Amino acid sequence: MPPPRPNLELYLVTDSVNLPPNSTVYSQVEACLSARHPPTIVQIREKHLSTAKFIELARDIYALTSKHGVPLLINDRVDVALAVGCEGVHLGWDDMADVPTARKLLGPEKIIGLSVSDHEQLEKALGVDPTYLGIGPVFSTPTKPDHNPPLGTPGVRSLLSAIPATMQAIAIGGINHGNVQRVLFQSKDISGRRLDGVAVVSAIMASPLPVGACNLLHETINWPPLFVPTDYSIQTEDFPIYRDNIHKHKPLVHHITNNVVKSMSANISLAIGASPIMSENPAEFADLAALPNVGCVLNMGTFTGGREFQDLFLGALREHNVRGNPVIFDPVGAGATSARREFAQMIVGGGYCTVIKGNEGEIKSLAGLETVKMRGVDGAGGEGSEEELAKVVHDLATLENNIVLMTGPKDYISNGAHTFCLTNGSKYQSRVTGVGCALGSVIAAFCAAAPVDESLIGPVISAIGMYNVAAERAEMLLEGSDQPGKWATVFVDCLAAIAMSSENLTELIAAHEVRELTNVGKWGRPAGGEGLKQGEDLAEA
Ligand SMILES: Nc1ncnc2c1ncn2[C@@H]1O[C@H](COP(=O)(O)OP(=O)(O)OP(=O)(O)O)[C@@H](O)[C@H]1O
Ligand SMILES: Cc1ncsc1CCO
Repeated sequence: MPPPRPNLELYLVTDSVNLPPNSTVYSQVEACLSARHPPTIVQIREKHLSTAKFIELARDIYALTSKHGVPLLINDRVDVALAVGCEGVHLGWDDMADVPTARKLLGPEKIIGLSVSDHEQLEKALGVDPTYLGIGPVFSTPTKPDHNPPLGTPGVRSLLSAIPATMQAIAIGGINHGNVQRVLFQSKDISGRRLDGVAVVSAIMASPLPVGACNLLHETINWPPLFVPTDYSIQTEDFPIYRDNIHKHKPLVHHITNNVVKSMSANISLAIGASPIMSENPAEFADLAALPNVGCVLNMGTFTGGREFQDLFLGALREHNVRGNPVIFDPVGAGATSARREFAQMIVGGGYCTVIKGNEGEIKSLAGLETVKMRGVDGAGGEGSEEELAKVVHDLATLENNIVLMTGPKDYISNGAHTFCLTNGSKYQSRVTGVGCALGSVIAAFCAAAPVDESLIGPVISAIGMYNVAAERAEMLLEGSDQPGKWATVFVDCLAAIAMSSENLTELIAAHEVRELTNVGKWGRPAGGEGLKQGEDLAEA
């Protein structure tokens, strides 16, 4: 008899804790099964019901799932699965029965799933031959507060690549429609091995619209990936529109940033017409993230470490990811110490960072290249060639499916499909602490003010361009005198003047060298493009 091979594409796991008002586990599952695209498999997970109540609930739900031809699994309780006669069980490592015992009790036709969260468990799991493996947690999730540390998509990929193609595998933990494509895309290994599905808990069970949640998840899973960068191009004539959007929408920038730059970041946000809020209270993250035109800056500059610091960053990342808000992550000092590098990698793996922004040492360190040793948080600029640096941002952006910005005397920006180099700016920017950090606020504001379906590379380049032009103007106003303190003040004034003026931002930015670098990383030697002419499409420059 061939082993069962269920369709695991959209795997619903029930949760009785975070239900919306006036609903039950039964009513949520019933609604889901009536969706145009119902879950392909359902697992009942109940940790606190008595056996009799559990069997009663499972029987009722089994009547529903069998009517719709959807397999039903029971979490942990082989006895409940036997009593109900449903299609199988899902087991963890601390559960009542192990896989061989469950197989003996249930027989060869039943589905037996097993959770794995590290390579050690995986090795043992492969020896007991379950029907499928559930890899997780991918992200930190409130439905299982005692879970292992999040694997991130690199962790899922690493486990998936060690699972034979004959064994099915899904991912679980904090997956919702906002991150599902990223999970599916980034967990693919180089051999093309991909997940057979994703398990979803709160994104459906806590939704007041479970039918819509199922249909949306199905569509998001099956649509061409949203962030796979294929034809993102930017139009330089849109630069002024991105600036106007700030005045129109007055974006809110939620900062979790370091103590050195809080005041500067708030003032720079105000100078460009955005609204800053410094909030490190997780109790208000969901409310902040739910506001319109919100961006988030996560800056780990004054890295205190510890569980609280980790929860702060992961909590904000989760709430902003759920709402699809842009998150700008600044891995300050990631090249200076291994604790910082590990923390930065954990954040990038623990959610979706729309833009990763750092200096050369930080970005290289995050990319796993330890060639630069930073002595502190300021950039170790000038070490790499243009080809090398462009390749680093291109490769990291491709891997993360996002935008990566490496700052320094030249800024390199890539979304994986297009890589740009901006050469404007002032030497004073590296002489006043926090100028790089505050650029994160400006980028967040430009991204949060952009239309939701907009590719964000244009707003990001506009933000950097405007910032650096203001830095140059401030330097010019010093007329050659060496006054970094004065420059910092004049810089904020120049930034406010450009942000609020009707000067043509395209002309201001494009008058400088903004180049698209072609063939980055393809043949090892990217060719520099021509200088940009006004109105020219950078993608074709
Ligand atoms: N020598 C320079 N010449 C021109 N522009 C520069 C120079 N150094 C930095 N910049 C600009 O300053 C901005 C911040 O970059 P930088 O690399 O200094 O950030 P950072 O190291 O994160 O700063 P910090 O940690 O002090 O906030 C970028 O927009 C970059 O273009
Ligand atoms: C100096 C310094 N140390 C930690 S954060 C910070 C500000 C610059 O990023």
